[in-house]
Amino acid sequence: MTAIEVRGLTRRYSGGFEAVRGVSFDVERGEMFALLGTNGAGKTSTVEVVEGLSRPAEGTVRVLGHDPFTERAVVRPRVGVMLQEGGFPPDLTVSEATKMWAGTLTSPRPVAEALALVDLEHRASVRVKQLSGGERRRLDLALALLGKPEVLFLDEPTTGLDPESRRNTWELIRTLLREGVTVLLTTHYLEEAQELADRLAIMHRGRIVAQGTVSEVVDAYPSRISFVPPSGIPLPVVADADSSGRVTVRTNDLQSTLHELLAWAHSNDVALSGLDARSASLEEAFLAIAEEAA
Ligand SMILES: Nc1ncnc2c1ncn2[C@@H]1O[C@H](COP(=O)(O)OP(=O)(O)OP(=O)(O)O)[C@@H](O)[C@H]1O
Repeated sequence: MTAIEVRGLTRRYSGGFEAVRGVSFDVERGEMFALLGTNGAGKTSTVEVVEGLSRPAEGTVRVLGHDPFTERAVVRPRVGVMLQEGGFPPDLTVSEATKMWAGTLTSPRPVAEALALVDLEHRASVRVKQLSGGERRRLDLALALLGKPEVLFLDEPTTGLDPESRRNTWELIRTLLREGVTVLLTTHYLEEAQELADRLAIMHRGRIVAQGTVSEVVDAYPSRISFVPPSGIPLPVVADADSSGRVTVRTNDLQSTLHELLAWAHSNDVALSGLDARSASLEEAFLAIAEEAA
């Protein structure tokens, strides 16, 4: 079942600037969809409409089958939003801030449970202003999870987190996805999208310029094989050399090219030292797409 449906979404700011130009995508229940793009591509402008904070200039948005703007009262209790800046009274303690937020919800999780999800139970009596940047980010996530949302909006959820906290947050998000929560993620960490997203879209100047599963998006870009070649014999494939003497072969068929190279090395009894073979990363695909689109 479709949890989020966006069709032909256009958003204009006063003055007529079109920040979002005819964007369409679907997010199925229990799926994570990542919205990626360069600065100013229109991700936040899109997500704000899906969250029901603004009405689209053109197009339609459905969240759990409802219009999030005109039927906000029906949609809001079923979604959780993690904003970039939570904005809590800094003098409240972590547990007071969480209780205060819980007071606005119909059937919230217990405060201790929400804090335990993000490893903040031991910080319950600390004032919000005394939290580190990463702890504050985890508090924002705890608040987004307080209402047991069916749909979760995550805007840069791991910015400022140390590597261990980032892994823990990813693990928590994976657990939520397994439990059937639908997640719409915006992030600049391509590794995060590569790890977690079932499908993604890359935006550029208000339009979606690539969309699909991570491998659908990445497979369009060549894989690379690099090594230091043996001296004295010509290689069987076209390769670019760098100043260190290492060569790189680009291929759209990693398995066959690698097979050809290894068979050649074997029959000539030579070593391909420092051999490294890899598919394009999401980051390489992203940079290539952004460059093409520009
Ligand atoms: N309130 C506003 N009024 C006018 N223009 C705006 C407004 N908010 C955003 N914009 C413009 O709309 C475009 C898209 O902005 P948006 O914040 O949606 O991009 P983004 O993809 O989220 O970028 P970032 O990665 O930097 O957060 C930008 O050109 C921005 O300057």
